[in-house]
Amino acid sequence: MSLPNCLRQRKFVFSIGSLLISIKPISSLLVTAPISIRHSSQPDLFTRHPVRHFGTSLSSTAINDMPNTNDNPTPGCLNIHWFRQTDLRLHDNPALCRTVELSRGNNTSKRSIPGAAAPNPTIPTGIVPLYIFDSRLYGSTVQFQSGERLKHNTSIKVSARRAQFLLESIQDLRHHLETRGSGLVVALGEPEQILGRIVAEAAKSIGRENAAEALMMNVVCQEEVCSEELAVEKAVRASIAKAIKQPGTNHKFNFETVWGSTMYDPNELPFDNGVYGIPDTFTPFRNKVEKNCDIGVPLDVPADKDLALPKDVKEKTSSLATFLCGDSQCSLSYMPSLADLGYSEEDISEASAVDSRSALPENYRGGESFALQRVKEYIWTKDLLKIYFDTRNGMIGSDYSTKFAPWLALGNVSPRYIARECAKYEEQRVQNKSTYWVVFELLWRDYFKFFAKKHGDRIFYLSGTAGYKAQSKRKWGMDPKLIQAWRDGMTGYPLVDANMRELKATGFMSNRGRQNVASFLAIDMNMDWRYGAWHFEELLLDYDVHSNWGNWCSAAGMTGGRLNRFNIVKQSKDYDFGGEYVRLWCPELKNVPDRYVHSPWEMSEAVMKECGVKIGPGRDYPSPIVDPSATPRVMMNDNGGRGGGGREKGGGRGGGRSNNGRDNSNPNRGRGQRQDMKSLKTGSYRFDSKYV
Ligand SMILES: Cc1cc2nc3c(=O)[nH]c(=O)nc-3n(C[C@H](O)[C@H](O)[C@H](O)COP(=O)(O)OP(=O)(O)OC[C@H]3O[C@@H](n4cnc5c(N)ncnc54)[C@H](O)[C@@H]3O)c2cc1C
Repeated sequence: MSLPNCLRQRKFVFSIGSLLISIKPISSLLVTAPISIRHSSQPDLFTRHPVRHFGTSLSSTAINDMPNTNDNPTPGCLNIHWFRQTDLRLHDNPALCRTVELSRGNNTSKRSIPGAAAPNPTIPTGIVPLYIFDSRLYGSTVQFQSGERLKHNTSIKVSARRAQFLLESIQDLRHHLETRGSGLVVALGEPEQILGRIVAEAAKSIGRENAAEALMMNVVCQEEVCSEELAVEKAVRASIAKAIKQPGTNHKFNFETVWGSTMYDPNELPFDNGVYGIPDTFTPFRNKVEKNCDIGVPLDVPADKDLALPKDVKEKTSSLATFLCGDSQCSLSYMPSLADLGYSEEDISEASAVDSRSALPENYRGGESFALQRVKEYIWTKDLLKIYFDTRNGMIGSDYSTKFAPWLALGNVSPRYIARECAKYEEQRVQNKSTYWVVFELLWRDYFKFFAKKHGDRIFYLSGTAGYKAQSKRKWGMDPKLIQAWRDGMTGYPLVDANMRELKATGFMSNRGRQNVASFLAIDMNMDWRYGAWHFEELLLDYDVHSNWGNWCSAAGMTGGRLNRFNIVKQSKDYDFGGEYVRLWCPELKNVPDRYVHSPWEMSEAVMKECGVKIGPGRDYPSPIVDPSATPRVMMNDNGGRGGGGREKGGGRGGGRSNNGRDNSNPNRGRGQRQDMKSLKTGSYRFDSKYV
């Protein structure tokens, strides 16, 4: 049998019937504030998830979903590719390639589906691409339900700005599919209800047209690892199983999830117990992975004919086709607006406001087209890859770092594609520490995804992955006023405030900024670190559940090991030597002399008068909300002294460079670097075969 091009290139991992972890029952998912599942109030009740290996054969859940077979009729076939939040692209999309494979009748390579006769393998049966905006995630009125202590806290799950970026990604995806003769069904609602409805329509069509026929239904999506995503998946399976049971019919369904969001294949990790055996610190993980594993070669975009819509849908000859081509909130033409998603006019106008100080690329938009454009621009056109190592700790402008993160978060670009571009660049232009370092940073991303897989919901608990013992050493505070001051960029610490204001105004903050504000909230302020993670979850354009919660958990010192405190004033001087960044976002401090710009509370009244700013409560700029001379409580408990200037962790960056990377002679450069030479040593990466 001939395989589609995209499948010929390399092996890919998939797993079916993911073992479903024990979380809230579906009924609670459907009825009571389901999106609060992740923000569990019961960290201590946590029980370890059962171990599951990738690529296992059909799980019992999936087999039980299938009605019994009788005389093996030739089935009609419906293949739904369910795009989820992290695979919104056509290139290097293993789940999409698996859907193509199934539509060509290859259901036997990794497993066989009982009773399913394969269609003629040379004629694809068509694919229905689908994206569902889960109505529980959007809008401005989400209330956390995370237990008594947190009840006062309101926050939204997805900012209007990120929702807009997602909308653009979906529009772009639809455009790509349509230009290939396919389409994208877009829906707004709860995925379990939408998919149940589609399956019921398909089953009805088949039943009406030929009662003797059975429907073989394949639903494929990318494998996710966190509880909310898995809860939705579980609900979807249940609802399809219910919907497919039509009286007098013998329909079957097969639900597959396919791994597809990391550079490295979790199946090949060189640790006992695979992904569940990864170390809890990055450096040993990196060393072993780089030595033993290959990055997979990215898969091609499937051929147009393999992406074609099913004939009946295209020709509108079935009740399913009528449904999908109608003008409901689930069709080949429907696209919601931000207002449809539940955002207020105020949110919408904030989302569309453009701040000229933003570090994001000019005129950025969501979607695969723009993602690939940014990769091309950063690596090839602007030729920035060769200086990444030296500029990556900057904070101003679009080019100090790649800014790939927002597109990576939605899967608009694959990390393997970026790694391959880096390898090509090394071959065609130059190979140095910088060209390796982007791939190194992407390995952090892989790490946090595997880390989330290993630790399950622990990354969301106050006690983190370190567990109850580590937690009992900490006495977390929870002062709404202080937390609000942190959110608003009114802590009195200019570096923190500048970064928090940037986040609010643009949806982005540099890695240097993230590490500092996280350390400040969790260690200096000693506040429940999850407030920080929630705030980032709401506002970050590049929000990624694994990277966000993993980095926060680590910054708070709740992954075990040494606590890394960032000394804010020292960091300000190291990375914003002349105060250019601070002045950009805290205009109150514009005329403050360099000497005081990172510690304005040290100015005398006379100096304040001279530079036209008053520091103090109720004045132009606040005095520090945490006493700058005090040792944070946790440092006294844990290390018996003040922390240093931020040993590298959670991003592995040292080598600070002030003045936004433009001052090569900065004497501070390299201070952070010296603190963890181990993780700053150039490593290596390789592909599993030569790219073409
Ligand atoms: C408290 C905290 C929260 C964070 N939350 C997120 C988040 O929600 N989403 C997110 O993508 N990143 C997160 N990061 C990691 C990092 O700050 C961002 O990935 C980076 O700043 C994005 O900018 P960039 O694309 O220009 O990165 P670059 O410096 O150009 O790096 C290239 C890519 O490597 C990956 N990467 C780099 N550093 C990290 C890291 N520490 N952890 C994981 N991946 C990394 C990202 O995919 C990034 O796009 C967080 C870091 C901290 C300290």
